[in-house]
This record gives sequence, C-alpha cells and structure tokens, in this order.
Amino acid sequence: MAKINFGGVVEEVVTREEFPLDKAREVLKDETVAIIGYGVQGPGQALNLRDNGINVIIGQRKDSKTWDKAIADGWVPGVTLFEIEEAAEKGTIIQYLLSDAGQIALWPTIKKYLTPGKALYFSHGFGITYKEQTGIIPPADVDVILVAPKGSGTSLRRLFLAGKGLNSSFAIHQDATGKGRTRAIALGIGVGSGYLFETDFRKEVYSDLTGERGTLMGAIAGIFEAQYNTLRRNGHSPSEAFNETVEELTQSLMPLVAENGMDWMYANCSTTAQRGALDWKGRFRDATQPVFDELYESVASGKEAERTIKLNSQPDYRVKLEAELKTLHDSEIWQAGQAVRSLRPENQPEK
Ligand SMILES: NC(=O)C1=CN([C@@H]2O[C@H](COP(=O)(O)OP(=O)(O)OC[C@H]3O[C@@H](n4cnc5c(N)ncnc54)[C@H](O)[C@@H]3O)[C@@H](O)[C@H]2O)C=CC1
Ligand SMILES: CC(=O)[C@](C)(O)C(=O)O
Ligand SMILES: [Mg+2]
Ligand SMILES: [Mg+2]
Repeated sequence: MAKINFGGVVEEVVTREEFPLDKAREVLKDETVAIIGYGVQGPGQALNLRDNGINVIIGQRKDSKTWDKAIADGWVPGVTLFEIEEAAEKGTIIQYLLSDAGQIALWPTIKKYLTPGKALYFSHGFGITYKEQTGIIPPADVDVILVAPKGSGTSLRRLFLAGKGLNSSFAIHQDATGKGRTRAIALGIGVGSGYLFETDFRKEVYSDLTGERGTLMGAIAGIFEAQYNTLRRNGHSPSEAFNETVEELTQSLMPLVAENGMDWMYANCSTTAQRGALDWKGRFRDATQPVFDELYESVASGKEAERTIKLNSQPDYRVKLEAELKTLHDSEIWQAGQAVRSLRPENQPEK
C-alpha cells in the first residue's frame, strides 16, 4: 500500500500504480463475476469490468425494464445475461447490487448459492451492518467484501469512458478463503476506481448515509431552496435567483473547486466576494453543525436504516417516490433551472 499524506494524516491506500489492471486481471482470471441487479451501480460496474477484460455475467429479473437495458448494453440472454438465480449459481463472485431493500427481499434466494469459497460483494455496508434489521448474515465459509465507488454508477461509467475514475472505498468483512482481500482490491481496480482507501462495513455505511443526506444531496438541496426563497421574496426574478444560487455554482465555481480546491476558487473571485464569504462561512457552519450531528446520530442508531427499509419495502414505494420527485421537478426553482439550462450556448440550435 502507498503511504500518502492527506492534510497531515498519513494513510495507506491502494493506487493504480501499485495494483495495475494487469494484476487485477491475473487475480480474477478464473472467476465468474455475477452482477446481481442492473439498476444504477450494476451497469456502471459491469460494463467497466467487462471492458477491462474480466469475465462478467448479469443476473436480472426477466420481466423488467432493466433486462431490456442489459440487452441494449450488449449482454446476451443465456450467455452473459440470466435470471437472478441462474447467475448466482454460476458466479464465483456474487456482486449484490440490488437496491438495499431488494437485497433483503432476495436474501433467502441468494444465500442458497453461497457455496464454500465463493465471494459475496457489496457496494454498501448497509446489509451487513444493520443485520438485525436486514437479516443478511452470510455463511462463514465465503468471503464477504466491499467496494463502494464514491459516486453514481452513471458517473463511474462516464468517467471510465473519458479515461478518468471515481475513488472507491474497500472493506473486508470475512476473508474465508485467504483471497478475499486481493479479490476486493482487484475488483476495485477492475470497476475503474481511481485510488482505493480501506474502511470497514460500519464506517462505510455511516459515512455514506451521512454524505448523501448531508452535503452531497440533502443539505445542498435544502440550502439551495433557502437562498432561492430569500431572493424571490425580496423581489428577484427566477432567472436572477437561479443563476445566483445554482447555475453559477455548477457551471463556474464548483469546477474551480474540483480543479484546485476551495482557496483557489476563492482566489479567483473578487476581494469583495472573498471578504464576505470568509465572514459568513463560520455562520453557516455553526448553524448547520447541530443538524449534521443529529443526522450522524440518526445514522449510527439505526434510525435511518429502519426508515429506509420500512418505506422502501412497501409495495407502492416507487409510486410514492416518483410523486415526491415530481414535486421537486415541478417546483419553481428546478423549473427555472430547466429554462436556464436550455439557454446554455451548447444547448442552442446551431445557426
Ligand atoms: N446508485 C448508486 O450510484 C450507488 C449505489 N450504491 C449501492 O449499490 C447498491 C445498488 O444500488 P443501485 O444501483 O442504486 O440500486 P437500484 O435501486 O438501482 O436497484 C438495482 C436493481 O435492483 C432490482 N431490484 C430491486 N428490488 C428487487 C427485488 N425485490 N427483487 C429483484 N430485484 C430487485 C431492480 O430491478 C434494479 O435492477 C446499493 O447497495 C447501493 O446502496 C453505492 C454507491 C452508489
Ligand atoms: C451515489 C452514491 O454514492 C450515493 C449518493 O451514496 C447513493 O446513490 O447511494
Ligand atoms: Mg455513496
Ligand atoms: Mg449511498
């Protein structure tokens, strides 16, 4: 493992340099990787592994939209695309990439195919960590490993095609064969990760649930709405409010942060902006800190898992979820956004 200094803390991580793709191919050459579920992570990981020369098959319900999507992506029924049980039987490594609620529902089925020496792979610490609630307790004679790409399966695939990659965490819950660790790292490299950092299943799920409920998705949407509302209530147009809240952030400022950090983004803004941002940053931190602490507590106590399982296991969960997403879609801020995006130069018809 490479020792890298992360802001003064030295961590041991796996880089693509020390664990190149050739090594991953060598480790996995006799394995059949069965990807169970073809939702968001499934396609991203499966296609990257396939393009990297790993032997991959897909397990997916036949009467589903994603079965057709798998065919469109080049998976062949009876050759590389199977019903879930058949794929689970054929796989030596089972990548369990159903939704977290789906994993609970299908566990009794999948468990049957976990014969000694196989590996069970997750991209989330959820099922194992909250085992009292999920009932997912693998047999002792299989490897139980995790690789969790830090981002959407859609980005995992897009970045791979662009010659880039997302970073992933990896973890070993059980190394029954003694090959578990190498299997996990090889798969992490194979799915197209940037570098890999080690974690455990509990830390993975605690950080993941906090991140997506927090700055990555929940907090950012909430803070967008709050600022947008303030501007609108004070007479600003949707155009002005949206540009000043979202468009400028995604189009101009966050790419600068991604490239070279927050201080560099600040340095490329006016001294007026820098003065104000430095003055207000602490206020926002202090106002949200209690919310983040409450969120972490809700994750660690299992409350978030309980709510997710309960709501996502209801037969009509998709209808309800889609209604909520539609409300978000139809809200003024995101409708204004649609209009703003349509006016981007690259979205204008060529003259
Ligand atoms: N969405 C993402 O980009 C990320 C997801 N993850 C993790 O990866 C895993 C998979 O997540 P997603 O790809 O988002 O899943 P998803 O919500 O897209 O569902 C994946 C598949 O599960 C199938 N499914 C759901 N319930 C089922 C059931 N009862 N029986 C049979 N099939 C069922 C669906 O047909 C779909 O093909 C989860 O553990 C998630 O936390 C990790 C990192 C990012
Ligand atoms: C994309 C990702 O890693 C998330 C936000 O944690 C998820 O989709 O669960
Ligand atoms: Mg995540
Ligand atoms: Mg997540």
